[in-house]
Amino acid sequence: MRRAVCPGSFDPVTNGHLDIIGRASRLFDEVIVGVLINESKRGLFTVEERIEMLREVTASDGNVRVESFQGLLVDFCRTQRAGVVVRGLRAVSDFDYELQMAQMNIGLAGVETLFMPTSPLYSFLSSSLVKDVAKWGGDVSPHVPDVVRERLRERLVRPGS
Ligand SMILES: O=C(O)c1ccc2[nH]nc(Br)c2c1
Repeated sequence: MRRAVCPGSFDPVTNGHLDIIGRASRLFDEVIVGVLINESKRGLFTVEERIEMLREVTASDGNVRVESFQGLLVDFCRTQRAGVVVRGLRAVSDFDYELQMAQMNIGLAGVETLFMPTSPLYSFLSSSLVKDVAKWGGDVSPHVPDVVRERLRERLVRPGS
């Protein structure tokens, strides 16, 4: 069984993430979306909320599972018996960091990384940008699933802004 891990913060999941997850689910027998627990960084949504949203929007993909993890990605891959990490590349600027991590992960545990070019539709997207736009009442509906748009509205938009 060929498994891949799609790691990230997913605070919150965007349509760009979902594009990568969906494409990976068609390449592998199973895809495990790994939500990183980063105790040094307080996100807008809790890890549990991020997992809830991810599970809702990937429910129709029968071979996608969502879990959280802490620590080394290669350790999480080992526990999940996944030999491949899948990462989206939005622009050349993503590549430096991603290459560094990919080389480290091969060195640490022989875990390979599959880089997928993000769809041009989403190459400008990031969770941070979506949050910034939503905070000031901007329409993010083209960029996130409906459940995320609603959660952002509940969490961010100031009454009367
Ligand atoms: O939302 C982000 O911060 C973020 C970062 C890095 C990323 N690579 N591919 C995708 Br889709 C992606 C999204």
